[in-house]
Amino acid sequence: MSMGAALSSSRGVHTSRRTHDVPQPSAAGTSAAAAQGPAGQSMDAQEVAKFEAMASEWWDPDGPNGALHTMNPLRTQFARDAICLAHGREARTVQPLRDLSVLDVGCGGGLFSEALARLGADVTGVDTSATAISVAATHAQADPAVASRTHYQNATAEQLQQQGAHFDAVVASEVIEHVSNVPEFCASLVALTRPGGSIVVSTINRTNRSYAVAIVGAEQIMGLLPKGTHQWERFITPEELQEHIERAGAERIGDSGMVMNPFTGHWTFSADKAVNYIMSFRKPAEQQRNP
Ligand SMILES: C[S@@+](CC[C@H](N)C(=O)[O-])C[C@H]1O[C@@H](n2cnc3c(N)ncnc32)[C@H](O)[C@@H]1O
Ligand SMILES: [Mg+2]
Repeated sequence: MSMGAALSSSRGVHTSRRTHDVPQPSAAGTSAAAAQGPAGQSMDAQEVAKFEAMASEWWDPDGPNGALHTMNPLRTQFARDAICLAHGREARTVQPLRDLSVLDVGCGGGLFSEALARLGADVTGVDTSATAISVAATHAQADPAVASRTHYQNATAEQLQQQGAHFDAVVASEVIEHVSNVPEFCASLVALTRPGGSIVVSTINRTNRSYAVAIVGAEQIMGLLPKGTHQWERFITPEELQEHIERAGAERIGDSGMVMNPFTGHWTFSADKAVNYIMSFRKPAEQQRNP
């Protein structure tokens, strides 16, 4: 089956009430063969194949996605604060994102989606990897509260956009460096955000240090990631990311570097954005028309 077929033939895995407006629920596919063929413009078949190959290890904190596990609390805190700021919410409450719809683009096995659902958000996770979507949907079942607030689809952002979906917030964490068409991908993130809503993107900067840390250090020396996970040329600078998103119609709210101690695996916010960073944006509210 082609990726296009896999994406368009998916079925709903959750039927729980949605607070966002996705016209056609769809679902988890399972075929690794789904990595071929065209679909949304941002999809790169080679990148999809890479993630299909490691998909069964999403929830292993000692596996190839270990750095995403250790990064999760920090990026969740950043997203919580950015979304609360855009929506006039108090961040330090039990469920600050209660009933807000959040789209997690390139959700993988659902690590970030589940963390956001625990903050009360109604999360839709989409990914080009059918296996990752299947893993995410299965893992969510372990916690009924998470299961009721997560909805997974084997799809691209562009496909949701074509369906006319809109969300209060859109997040894409560690995905943009794997897409084939960065401007189109950014335009979709903004188009999928309701006016007044927020966008959070985390990724890796393109610097000499990111080559040393993310490619040589993490892949070749420490083995934290499988070799070939990243291509340095595809990394994107904060300035480029900001330009693409602003061109699509949202404005930057804030950003931060995120630095991992490679020996403890502990992540902290930092002014240093030379390697990992996270950035938030707000789509302006619609202007009132004069009568
Ligand atoms: C490094 S993983 C990050 C997963 C998740 N966001 C996290 O941080 O836990 C990148 C994910 O993006 C997905 N992906 C790559 N290109 C994509 C695209 N164009 N649209 C949607 N998902 C994509 C991959 O299948 C993979 O699951
Ligand atoms: Mg990456």
